[in-house]
Amino acid sequence: MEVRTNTSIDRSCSRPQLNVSGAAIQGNFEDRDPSIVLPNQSDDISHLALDIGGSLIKLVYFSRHEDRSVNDKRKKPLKEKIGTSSFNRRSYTTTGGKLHFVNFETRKINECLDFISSKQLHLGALSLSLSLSLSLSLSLSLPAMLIPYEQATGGGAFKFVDLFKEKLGVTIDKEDEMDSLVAGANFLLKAIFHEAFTHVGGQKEFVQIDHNDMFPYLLVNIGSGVSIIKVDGDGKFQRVSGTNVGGGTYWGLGRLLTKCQSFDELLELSQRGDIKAIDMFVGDIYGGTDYSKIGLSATNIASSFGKAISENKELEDYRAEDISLSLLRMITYNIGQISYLNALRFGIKRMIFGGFFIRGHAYTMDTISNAVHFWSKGEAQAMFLRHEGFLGALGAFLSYEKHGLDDLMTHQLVERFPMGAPYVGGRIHGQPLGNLNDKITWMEKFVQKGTEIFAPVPMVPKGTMGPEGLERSSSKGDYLLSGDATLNVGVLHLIPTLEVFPLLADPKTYEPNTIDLSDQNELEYWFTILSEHLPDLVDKAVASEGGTDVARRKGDSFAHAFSAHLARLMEEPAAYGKLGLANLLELREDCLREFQFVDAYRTIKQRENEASLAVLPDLLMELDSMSEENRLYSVIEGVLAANIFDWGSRACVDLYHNGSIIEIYRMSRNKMQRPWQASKKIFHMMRTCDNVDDFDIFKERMLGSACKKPQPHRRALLFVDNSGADIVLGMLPLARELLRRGTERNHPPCQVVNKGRIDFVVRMVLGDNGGFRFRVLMGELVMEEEEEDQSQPSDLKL
Ligand SMILES: Nc1ncnc2c1ncn2[C@@H]1O[C@H](COP(=O)(O)OP(=O)(O)OP(=O)(O)O)[C@@H](O)[C@H]1O
Ligand SMILES: CC(C)(CO)[C@@H](O)C(=O)NCCC(=O)O
Repeated sequence: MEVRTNTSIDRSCSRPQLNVSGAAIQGNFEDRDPSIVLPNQSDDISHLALDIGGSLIKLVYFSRHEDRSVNDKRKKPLKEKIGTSSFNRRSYTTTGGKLHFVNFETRKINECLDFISSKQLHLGALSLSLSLSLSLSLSLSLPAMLIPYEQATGGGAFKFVDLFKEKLGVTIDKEDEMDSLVAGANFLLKAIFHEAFTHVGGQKEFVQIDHNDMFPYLLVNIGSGVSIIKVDGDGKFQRVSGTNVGGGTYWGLGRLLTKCQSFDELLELSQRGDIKAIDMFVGDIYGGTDYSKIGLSATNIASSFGKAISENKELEDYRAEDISLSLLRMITYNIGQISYLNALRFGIKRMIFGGFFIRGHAYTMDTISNAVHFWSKGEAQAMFLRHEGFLGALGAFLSYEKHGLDDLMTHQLVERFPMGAPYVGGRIHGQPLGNLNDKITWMEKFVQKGTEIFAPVPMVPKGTMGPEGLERSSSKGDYLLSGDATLNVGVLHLIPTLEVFPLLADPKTYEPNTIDLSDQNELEYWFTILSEHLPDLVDKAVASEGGTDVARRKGDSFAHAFSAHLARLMEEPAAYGKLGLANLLELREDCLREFQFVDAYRTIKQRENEASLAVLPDLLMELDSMSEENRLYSVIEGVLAANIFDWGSRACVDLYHNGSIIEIYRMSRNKMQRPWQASKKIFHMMRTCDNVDDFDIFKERMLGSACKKPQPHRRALLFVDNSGADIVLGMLPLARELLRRGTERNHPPCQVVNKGRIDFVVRMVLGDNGGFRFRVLMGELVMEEEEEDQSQPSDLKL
């Protein structure tokens, strides 16, 4: 049975808009939870969950894009539009969505309420309550029935019930805090790639935990207080211990002792502190010597704040920096130690630390790691989470069962910086984004603010001794993002249900990044390249949107946004997870999309498509007239030649500035009898141009799209010779084997050129039997595989 309402709520001036016109109840009145179909709903629907803690409110919300073509009522008969009785939100086709993370100070709860209200997140939750409310009574007018509710956990879910009701008209649906913490942690470990990491001596290293071997682990949530939870499975856990000496203690006591106004200020102070000023060391007691008999060295701290006993000093005589550091060390070390003792109690080796106290702060994580390492004698290791502070909020969020977010569990989520939100670190800047102009204006503000936000606060000078005698590393991880950048996280993007590379032997271990940007030199090199390419890309993007003033503004905003990302990543390369070149290129695409550039290469593609279509009949006739073998050969050549233009390199761009691809293609076919002469020309230009990186962009693209079963260390094999140039892809092991055999046959020793960015030069020729034969050229080395090739080796010198 269907009951229809004609009521619609007009919120046309803001997002998200909920269009309930034509809303229909599906099924029978007797059904407990009949589904509501909103056939005309076209905007994102957001879902919201909160974790209201003693110090901070953490907010997680999700917005998704439904596949409108599936629900497009113009294309489908009514019955299909609203589906069958099994229709529910789960039957929507996912095209992706975003999970956003924001935090506010609990004492400033009104800011949080304003934020929710400005983004109308509480109305998004309404899509859930519809089904509940309507099943209760159908005689009420629709707006009156809408009693949205929000999922909330933490103590505040109890404390602020009335405030939420009064200000937002929402009812809080309380979730158990520990349940939420565990659900959030399990979710992060399962669904997010590069979520967990170790942090030792300033070095962050991502750990991929096997989903089938995740439990048990000890979850230590360091909030205001500390909860220690033994997790044995999904929903299977026990809070085995806790301590009231936690983040609240550091912030509370620190504020009293230093008169700091904010947590960040206190944390920043600690970075300039000297641990030796107040803490008493073993050496202070043992006349500068170790107490090795019990495993203590002179540089171990014997007593936190111990020096203050004997020195005849008042509080004012100590530097706030030193107090902050000693306090931070005392509390973090103590938490690490208590946690380890609990791990020992239950024989658990894996310890995962969360909670907002950690703040991605290098010193905090290093100290916890030290404590665990020291007391376990290296047997146990501390791990941290990138979304450390949002476990509870995420868990509460996941407890929404009805909105079909199962996708979140089964798909990978990747992190991007929150470009689309009108706030920075919880502070609202102006109205919610309504249209592109708002976004651009906000972006201008964001960029100004961004410089402030991402300015790193330097650590103590290199060489200063930290606790436990460890020299503080000067790694990037030692920077604290200052000011509002309380979020070490931004927006998680849900990748749509498209399977990537379905033929990969083992998708889990497949690493599409052939260039590892953890190497600082590589990182700088690529950042320079991408920055230098930016003006050219902006020009193309602007042209692709008609070259109007608006397009130019959009282009400038895109450039600002992308540059801001690059600046942030330069300071903290792992800010969005492990970073490879492919991620950077993807990030650039993301930014373009953010500013509604559908396709920066659109005009070029249009031009090429038109030219191609004009000559297609001729080309097909030509191909048809060939012998079978030649035809196949020509088609392969043509495909490879065309592919070369898909890499966006400067040399290539220069080339097609002077003519269309098809012209080059035709010219090469006619004049040189080799369709790939065009590519030869490109390679020549690439090899002679300064930007050897073009090879890498090319390789990245080709390897990312063309290989069916690539190996982790595979490289592009480039073929270059006198008579033409082409490219084949191959596996490094294969190439090595070929080279080995070549060397055994007394060919001159081969040289693997990494710096020149060409590893191998291989020529691949289609054999009579339809297979390929290889001719490997590496510098002076020439060798044959399978069949002898008569052509002369190239005079190529790498
Ligand atoms: N910007 C900040 N303002 C205040 N505290 C911060 C900030 N950033 C980090 N912290 C630290 O994080 C702690 C709060 O962590 P978290 O939000 O995980 O706990 P909580 O939920 O507020 O507390 P609890 O779970 O004990 O109720 C604070 O006590 C403080 O030590
Ligand atoms: C009371 C909670 C659970 C509130 O989040 C937290 O602050 C905590 O775990 N405190 C430590 C309490 C104790 O076990 O001594």
